[in-house]
Amino acid sequence: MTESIQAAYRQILLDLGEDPDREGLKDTPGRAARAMQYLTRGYHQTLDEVLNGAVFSSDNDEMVIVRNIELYSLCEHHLLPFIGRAHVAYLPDGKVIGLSKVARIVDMYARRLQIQENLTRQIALAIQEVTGGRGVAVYINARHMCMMMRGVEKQNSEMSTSVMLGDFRSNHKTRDEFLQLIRTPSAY
Ligand SMILES: Nc1nc2c(ncn2[C@@H]2O[C@H](COP(=O)(O)OP(=O)(O)OP(=O)(O)O)[C@@H](O)[C@H]2O)c(=O)[nH]1
Ligand SMILES: [Zn+2]
Repeated sequence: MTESIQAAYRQILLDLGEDPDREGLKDTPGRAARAMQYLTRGYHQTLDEVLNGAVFSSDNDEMVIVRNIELYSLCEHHLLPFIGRAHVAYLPDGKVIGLSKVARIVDMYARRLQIQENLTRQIALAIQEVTGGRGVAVYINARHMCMMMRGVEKQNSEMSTSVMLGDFRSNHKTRDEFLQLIRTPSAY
């Protein structure tokens, strides 16, 4: 697959009026192909692989929250990056998942071509599936290069999206606790 992506990048360079054989560009189609495959590697991952069995029984039924998970994704409209942070919470019901797996699940969906709304929902549904918890909340705040480097060229606008499932959706106190916790300054 790398080779056909590489050939496509070579053609793009030609169409842009560049010389793909000049010294600075001669390895660029290959590099760009490898980079693009890395940035979309989430297509080749599955929830099972990412979770790697890291599910543990626990009596703790209080909210688990992982804040400030940085994410890098590509917008599916322009293939330009959007960069931000995800905050993920769930209410366990007899089991918890490995802490790092929350971030790995964020990455698995971020490393695809996305719009932020769908990314947020896919993460929430995946966390719900693997935890079987009483509720899941995902909040993402991001900046879109397609809105900064081109187009409307707004440098300071941020997009916020959230998805609330289960108790986070039906119980406004739970939802408010989550929204308040993600705004609390870090203790570190
Ligand atoms: N809802 C949503 N829109 C996005 C996201 N990423 C990019 N977009 C928008 O997708 C839209 C595509 O609009 P089009 O009019 O088809 O494309 P365009 O001519 O390049 O649009 P401009 O960016 O306004 O120049 C733009 O408004 C982008 O801002 C996202 O994650 N969520
Ligand atoms: Zn875009």
